[in-house]
Amino acid sequence: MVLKITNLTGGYLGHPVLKNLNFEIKDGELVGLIGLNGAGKSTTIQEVIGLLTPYSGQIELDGLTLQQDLEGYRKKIGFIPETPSLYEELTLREHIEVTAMAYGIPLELALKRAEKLLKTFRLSDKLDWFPVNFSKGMKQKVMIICAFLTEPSLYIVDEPFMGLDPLAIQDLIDLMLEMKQTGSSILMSTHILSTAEKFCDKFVVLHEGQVVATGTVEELRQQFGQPEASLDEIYLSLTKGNFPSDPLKKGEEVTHD
Ligand SMILES: Nc1ncnc2c1ncn2[C@@H]1O[C@H](COP(=O)(O)OP(=O)(O)OP(=O)(O)O)[C@@H](O)[C@H]1O
Repeated sequence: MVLKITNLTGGYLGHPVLKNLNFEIKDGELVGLIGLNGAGKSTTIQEVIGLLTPYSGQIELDGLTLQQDLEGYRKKIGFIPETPSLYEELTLREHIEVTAMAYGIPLELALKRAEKLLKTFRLSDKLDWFPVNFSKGMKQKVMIICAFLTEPSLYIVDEPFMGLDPLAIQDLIDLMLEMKQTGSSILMSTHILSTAEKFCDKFVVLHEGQVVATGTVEELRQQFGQPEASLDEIYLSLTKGNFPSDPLKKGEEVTHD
């Protein structure tokens, strides 16, 4: 078990967006977090990385909660946000060094891991560049490199495909699959379902702050009563109010206002 979310109600001050969420990500699983705009994907991610505090419920990572050990919990997570945020005054090399320091990774080891990642994302000759010189996609690649060099238990990737070119998207997918093989787990929110369908092990479908279904594409097809449907078609049917008749939920009711 890597990530276990139990009865999580959470969100913003006076606005509990997430209602009684339950789902798990096991070792070596790549899970797609999907749902319409405003469904609560980013809010879920913010709860998991500790930027938001749950109203109630529990989030455990390798059996550890953030309350038990803030630093230990955070070091288990590599987070790649939707919008890259870099230190304007630091070069790419310094971003790698700061990441290594923050995660307690010996500098030599971090640079060795970074070397391969820099090559993959074609940034090896840009170690002395500042963020101002990078394009949006290049900034995102820096975030990816910094997250992957920490080799965490859990990668959290928010909308990874938006700013990346097709080559970089494939490189990121290959990297995620490689990390999966080593036992790391990945939670990825995305709207690019045709791509996600090909390589995610399972999906968590959020709707209005609730988990309305979880499972493999095949399981979702069964739950949504659409045996031949693509993930895109299942997702679109959500917009028409087609919810699974038998959601894979642990005892709680799904309400649709
Ligand atoms: N800072 C905030 N304060 C209050 N409410 C917020 C805040 N950020 C988001 N929300 C609300 O929380 C709900 C879920 O938003 P969230 O950003 O988690 O959705 P999402 O599934 O990530 O959507 P998208 O696909 O558009 O990124 C929405 O109703 C949104 O208005």
